[in-house]
Amino acid sequence: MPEAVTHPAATQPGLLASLDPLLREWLPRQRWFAGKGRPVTGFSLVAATELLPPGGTLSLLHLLVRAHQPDVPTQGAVPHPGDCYQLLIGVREALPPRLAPALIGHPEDGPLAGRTVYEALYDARATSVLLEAIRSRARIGRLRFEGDAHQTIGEGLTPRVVTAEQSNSSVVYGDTFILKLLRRLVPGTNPDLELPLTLARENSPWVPAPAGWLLADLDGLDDSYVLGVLQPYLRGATDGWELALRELAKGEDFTGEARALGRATAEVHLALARALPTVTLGHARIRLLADGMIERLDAAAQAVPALRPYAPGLRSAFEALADLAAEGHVWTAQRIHGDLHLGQCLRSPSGSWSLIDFEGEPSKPLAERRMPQPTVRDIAGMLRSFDYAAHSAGPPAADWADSCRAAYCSGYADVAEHDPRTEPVLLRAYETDKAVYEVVYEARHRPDWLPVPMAAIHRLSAGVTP
Ligand SMILES: Nc1ncnc2c1ncn2[C@@H]1O[C@H](COP(=O)(O)OP(=O)(O)O)[C@@H](O)[C@H]1O
Ligand SMILES: O=P(O)(O)O[C@H]1O[C@H](CO)[C@@H](O[C@H]2O[C@H](CO)[C@@H](O)[C@H](O)[C@H]2O)[C@H](O)[C@H]1O
Repeated sequence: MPEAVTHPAATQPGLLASLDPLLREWLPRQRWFAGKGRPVTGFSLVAATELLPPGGTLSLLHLLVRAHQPDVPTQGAVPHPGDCYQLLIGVREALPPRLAPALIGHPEDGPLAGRTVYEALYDARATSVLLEAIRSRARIGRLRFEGDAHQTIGEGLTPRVVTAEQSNSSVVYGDTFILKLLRRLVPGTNPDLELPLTLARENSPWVPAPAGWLLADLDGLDDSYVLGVLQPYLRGATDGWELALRELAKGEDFTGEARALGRATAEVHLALARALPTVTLGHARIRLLADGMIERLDAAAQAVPALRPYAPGLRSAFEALADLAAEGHVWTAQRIHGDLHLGQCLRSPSGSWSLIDFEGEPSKPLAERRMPQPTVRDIAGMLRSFDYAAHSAGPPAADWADSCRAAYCSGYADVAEHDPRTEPVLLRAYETDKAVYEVVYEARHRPDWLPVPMAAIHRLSAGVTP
């Protein structure tokens, strides 16, 4: 590992200015950029670390930058400081043709003037540096690379970037490990590392156990930023979304897999409930939960006008939940996955299912994502996903979705000894909350998909489960 130098903003005044015009153009085009639709007016440097120093054919910069977007909603009187993003920037004289798609641009002035700057995740020489740093438990400037003592990471595993659409970015090493680099960073315990580590300690076979991770320790912050997690790569696995669409296209039954997914979800919930605190939710807390759902609905209706006519019907799902709590109903809350859908479930060639991506809904504050919640939230996510699949592959396949949803709940009940369908008010509230989230997500990221959650909104607002 070459000796690394950390450049705090003060010692590299020209670095960010040199990149600024290029990043303003490049960053908003990235799928993982969370501030879409609002102009980026500038950047400030949170941390810069040279992972490969200048001098060779390639130099490698690890940057944490804050993107300024003045029209981000303020939190009370405090202006939003702008989101912090993790960037891995390669710098070369010229790009070899294989790296052409990774080009960010050519800075015109400053320390990088005349060089070629690019997204280094596409460059195997660059991403090898990250794995090597985890292997050697390196500390490079403010970056801390750590690993699980019980897992061996081989030398020289060939990296390749994952090109699938993602909220973050991943690199696979020799079909043995996969490193997920988180893009929008928030300080504090990140559930994407916390929950898989917890489940590994519980010997849960349902989640790939973290083999390594990287953190940034920044001045003035008690908490580190989790920057990435390395997990065993499930070779030959297919995600539940792909599998469901494939079976739908062939007109094949998916209820066996849906049942197995229900069982896997319940196993993970039981392990999390054993390992981490659970709480009882009475009237006051359910009222708060319902109010949160109503607030999200109001914000969503502001952002997506198509939701407005449905708002009263949707709101009634949340009020019905609060009413039930007012009558004395209580529920248990515990740590859950937080953003469960078919794409987060991987089926190995052997037929076993694993759950991945415990980050929770990336747009929610970390503290909220780490709060104990009713398990029905994950269940609702999966039920929505069967509905999504049924609406995404040609004419809506309502029967297919219904049978998968029923099989999933039965599978869940086999293990948890509790069938989610016995609590229809709770289920409807959570499905509604999820569908509202999806409307905002699709409007922001994939407007062509908006009709899928809107179809569910239509039914849920009329009190019919999709
Ligand atoms: N352990 C793994 N084995 C095989 N593929 C994986 C593994 N973890 C993630 N993937 C693949 O990488 C993709 C992105 O991972 P995910 O954790 O969902 O990232 P994001 O938060 O960016 O969406 C997944 O859809 C899956 O196809
Ligand atoms: O990037 P993540 O996987 O963390 O999750 C976000 O993106 C998902 C889409 O990629 C989105 O999921 C929605 O679309 C899926 C089909 O592509 C569908 O299976 C899900 O049920 C639906 O919610 C997810 O909501 C979002 O957080």
